[in-house]
Amino acid sequence: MGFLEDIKSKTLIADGAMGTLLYSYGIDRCFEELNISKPEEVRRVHEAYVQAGADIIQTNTYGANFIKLSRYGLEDETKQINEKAVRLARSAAGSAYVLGTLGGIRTFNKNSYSLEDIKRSFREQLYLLLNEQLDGLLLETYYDLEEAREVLKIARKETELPIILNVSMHEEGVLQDGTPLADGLKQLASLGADVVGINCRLGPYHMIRALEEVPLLEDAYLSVYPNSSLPSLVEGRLVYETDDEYFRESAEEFRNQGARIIGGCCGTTPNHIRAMAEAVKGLPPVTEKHVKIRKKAALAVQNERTEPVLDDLAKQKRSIIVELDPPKQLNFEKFLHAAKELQSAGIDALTLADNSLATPRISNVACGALLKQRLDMRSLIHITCRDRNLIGLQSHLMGLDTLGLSDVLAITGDPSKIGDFPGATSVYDLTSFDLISLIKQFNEGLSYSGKPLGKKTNFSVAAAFNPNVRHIDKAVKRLEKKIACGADYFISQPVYSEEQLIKIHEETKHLETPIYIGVMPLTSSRNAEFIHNEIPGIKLSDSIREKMALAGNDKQKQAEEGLAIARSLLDAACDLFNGIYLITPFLRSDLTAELTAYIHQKEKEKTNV
Ligand SMILES: Cc1cc2nc3c(=O)[nH]c(=O)nc-3n(C[C@H](O)[C@H](O)[C@H](O)COP(=O)(O)OP(=O)(O)OC[C@H]3O[C@@H](n4cnc5c(N)ncnc54)[C@H](O)[C@@H]3O)c2cc1C
Ligand code: MET
Ligand SMILES: [Zn+2]
Repeated sequence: MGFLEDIKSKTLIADGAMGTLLYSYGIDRCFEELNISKPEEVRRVHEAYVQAGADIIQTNTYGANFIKLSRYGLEDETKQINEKAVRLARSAAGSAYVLGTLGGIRTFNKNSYSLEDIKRSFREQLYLLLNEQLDGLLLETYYDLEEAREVLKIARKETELPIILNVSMHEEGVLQDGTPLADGLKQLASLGADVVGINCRLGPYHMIRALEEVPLLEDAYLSVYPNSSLPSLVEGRLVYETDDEYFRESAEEFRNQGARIIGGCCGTTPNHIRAMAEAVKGLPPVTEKHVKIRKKAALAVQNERTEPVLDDLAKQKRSIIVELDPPKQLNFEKFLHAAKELQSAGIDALTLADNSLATPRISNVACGALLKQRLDMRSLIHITCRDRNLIGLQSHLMGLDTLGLSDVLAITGDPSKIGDFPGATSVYDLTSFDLISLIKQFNEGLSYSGKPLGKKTNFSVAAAFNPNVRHIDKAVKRLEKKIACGADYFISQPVYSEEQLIKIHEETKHLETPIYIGVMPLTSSRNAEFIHNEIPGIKLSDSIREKMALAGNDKQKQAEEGLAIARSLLDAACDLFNGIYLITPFLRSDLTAELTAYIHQKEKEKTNV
């Protein structure tokens, strides 16, 4: 009789943590490798759980897959580690059932591993486990519902053994992609899991509250494997607080919520399992329950925008945005002066880079907020994925909304290694595509996880366009993908030839999303040579380089020549694009102010004609 037969009439107790228990013994390496090097330690843990009253134990194979073992250079041991794990568990189990465990790979970041890689790695471990003598499979700690669905489909196709699938909640009652827990579990049951439930990350309190919203399912039983508590960091080590009595009471609650298999995850010990076994083991399961309905958040209200968004501006008329780098030193007044000059010249917005070239500058948010306060000036805030993790990015967006800075540019960010602190971490939790989608989700009033923000933000989102690549069609494909993610308009890197401007126009004219095309005045022959030779993808025409060289060392002449070249580029650019993005070199706002005036003059002449 398998455990599925047992749970028709009674509540079963499963084991608790393997990894954190071994860790608490002072073992701090690949836990699954211990199946080979220290089998007696692993067996000791299994035996302790069986003695504590576990009806079901799991193999020490949570991370025994290609992807996770290769982090330790142990991928060639995958077969031996899995085989050994099942045999060890079996030798310790007595009459307890043995489940082969396969752990989820993705945490919050879908980009960390492709589904194809995950499926390949899962399949290999699955075949190895199925070759051994098991009573069922335990697929656990799935944060990503998509991953859970895909691996479950594989497992269901390959075996008739009972399958338990436990997801890990992002927060109480909600999965990472915002799916309510009850809906996620229903999906997994319909894909053939025999038992569905939750494990890890949260302790009993949140798990009980989450289960209150989950009905008893017709086609699957429920399971729950809570963590013992939230961990704390003590002298550099993660420590879980433990209280067996609390688990005794919690077990009764789990049973009342319909759980038929109750075990433990990180931080739990044989003592927790014993307490739970004493409380509920063998009790008949509940067959009816009252399901709580989660209150929907009140409908969020959108911020009013008092000025036209930059994408609309560029669709309708000539529009000029100008980049001015926030200062590298604590000298805001000079920057303010330059901003004023550009405001007087009649630009539509100032764009503020986010530590461009991976070099620290006064925060562009601080600059943007002060410009708004002191000059009533509109800023467009660049946001890179380099400097902030998923927590920081969301907090940043909430801050921007609170300050009323709703024009943003979502970008990857130059890698740290090219900047002033080459050893600093580049975060890249999100790609530029993800960041665009995240901001658009904020506009729906939802955080990354789908949690209500209490209000819809009103961001207008620009994305970067790098046309200075060998295959412009590939760059255009990226634009299309960015549009699909929600980009409202594009801002391009500077372009240095008329032919290139025409080519860009040809390749992008099918897009309805406006482009602010980049023009940056050259300041000297040296500056021109640097851009030509050292900035990836950018090539200046021979004639431009010659003209800059002919200006010699006279600063005035160089600036004049740089402006003349920029004017002629603008003549071509203005015929093809409404949106113009001027980049101010070295805080030389006199140059970009002059070019702004030139564009306005051209517009005037055009309307007079
Ligand atoms: C207008 C603008 C403003 C910028 N502002 C800042 C700033 O404030 N701070 C800062 O640090 N950086 C800034 N950058 C630099 C930017 O972060 C990087 O240059 C970035 O890699 C390009 O833009 P993205 O982030 O949208 O890249 P994505 O389009 O997301 O590209 C990401 C990665 O894919 C690669 N890639 C891009 N296009 C192709 C292609 N056609 N084929 C193959 N691979 C490709 C890139 O090399 C990059 O590594 C800015 C760039 C632009 C154009
Ligand atoms: N069940 C596994 C263990 O206890 C993993 C749990 S979630 C990280 O080691
Ligand atoms: Zn866990």
